[in-house]
Amino acid sequence: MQKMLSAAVRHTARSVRTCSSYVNQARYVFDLKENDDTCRQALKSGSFYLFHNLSPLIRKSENTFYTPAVSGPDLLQVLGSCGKDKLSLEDSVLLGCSESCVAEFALDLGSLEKSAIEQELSGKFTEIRNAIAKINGKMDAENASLLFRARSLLQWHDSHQYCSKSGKPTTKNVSGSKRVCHVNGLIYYPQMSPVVITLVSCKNRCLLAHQENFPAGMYTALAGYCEIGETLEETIRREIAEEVGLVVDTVRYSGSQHWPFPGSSLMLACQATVKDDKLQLDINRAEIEDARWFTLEEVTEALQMKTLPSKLPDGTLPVWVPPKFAIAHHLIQEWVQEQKALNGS
Ligand SMILES: NC(=O)C1=CN([C@@H]2O[C@H](COP(=O)(O)OP(=O)(O)OC[C@H]3O[C@@H](n4cnc5c(N)ncnc54)[C@H](O)[C@@H]3O)[C@@H](O)[C@H]2O)C=CC1
Ligand SMILES: [Mg+2]
Repeated sequence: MQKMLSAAVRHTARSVRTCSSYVNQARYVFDLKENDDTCRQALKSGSFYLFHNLSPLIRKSENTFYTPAVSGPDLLQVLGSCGKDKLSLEDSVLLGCSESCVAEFALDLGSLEKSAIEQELSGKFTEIRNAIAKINGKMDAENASLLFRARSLLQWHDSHQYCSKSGKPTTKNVSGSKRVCHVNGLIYYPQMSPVVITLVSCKNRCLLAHQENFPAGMYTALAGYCEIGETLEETIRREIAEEVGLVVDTVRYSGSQHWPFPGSSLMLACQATVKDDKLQLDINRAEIEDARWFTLEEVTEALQMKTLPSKLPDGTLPVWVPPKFAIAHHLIQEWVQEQKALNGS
């Protein structure tokens, strides 16, 4: 035992001493993923982001929202008073590490009584998707992307408890970077689906669409899952043709984002153009409720609109676009900025 503890202390000391660059951080996380003993030790000094049935614990401080990082000892105290027989630190999944190489984990406390934990940790377990309007612009982007990663990973573990070939339970390694079936040795790694999100434009107009399941008034760029065997460019061409009947001319990659709703997606954002003699829309109503060409002025106004704006005097809702949390917002903003730069305004 003493030997194990000194090894752990040595390891922590080495990590803290050497973990001063991004490369060292990345290698420390790699070590934690690959080595169960190293990760087990890191759990003792790690920090934890807590969830309850995939809803993160969120605290409000003045006008901002954040997810508190709870220390190992504090978490053990909570588990001690609320049900340590139901959960242990090893049920956590590794998210990464801080600049000073403190390992960061997420743990879902869904099997424990929610209100007692909320009281103990002065926070509220909040369904992120429903809370986006409330926390839009009031949570820093790094915190939001950490929540997205944690939610996706916890959800993946929750829905991959059994091997799809043997039907027997799978076991996660300590970090949660994989699950293994001990009957046939099959290894399962956390999965995500690539999705393209494309802002189609032609000169000073761009195309935004509304789907039936979107909140009223929200319009966004066209999105679609990549099919097996497709390149990014092929998915874009197919999705745009399928959804609005247009043929894409040029495509330019813009950026990416991990998106945890409804499952785990890697959103690949692109700008695309169509030729100006082929702008007639042929909307596929099975997928899209409405799609329209918007002018630069209309899109600029929509970007400034509050999430879930109130009705106009004539009873209609103004058009608004997804909040800053979503890559769609940045894709639309990028187009507006490029157009303004072209116009010299
Ligand atoms: N972060 C952001 O800014 C935005 C994210 N999105 C996300 O993009 C995703 C894809 O957009 P959609 O227009 O719904 O895609 P879509 O146009 O491909 O249609 C969805 C349909 O594709 C099929 N499908 C194929 N592969 C699938 C997979 N791996 N997982 C689930 N369904 C699959 C299903 O039949 C599903 O009903 C949505 O889940 C949405 O949450 C959409 C807009 C903005
Ligand atoms: Mg779509």
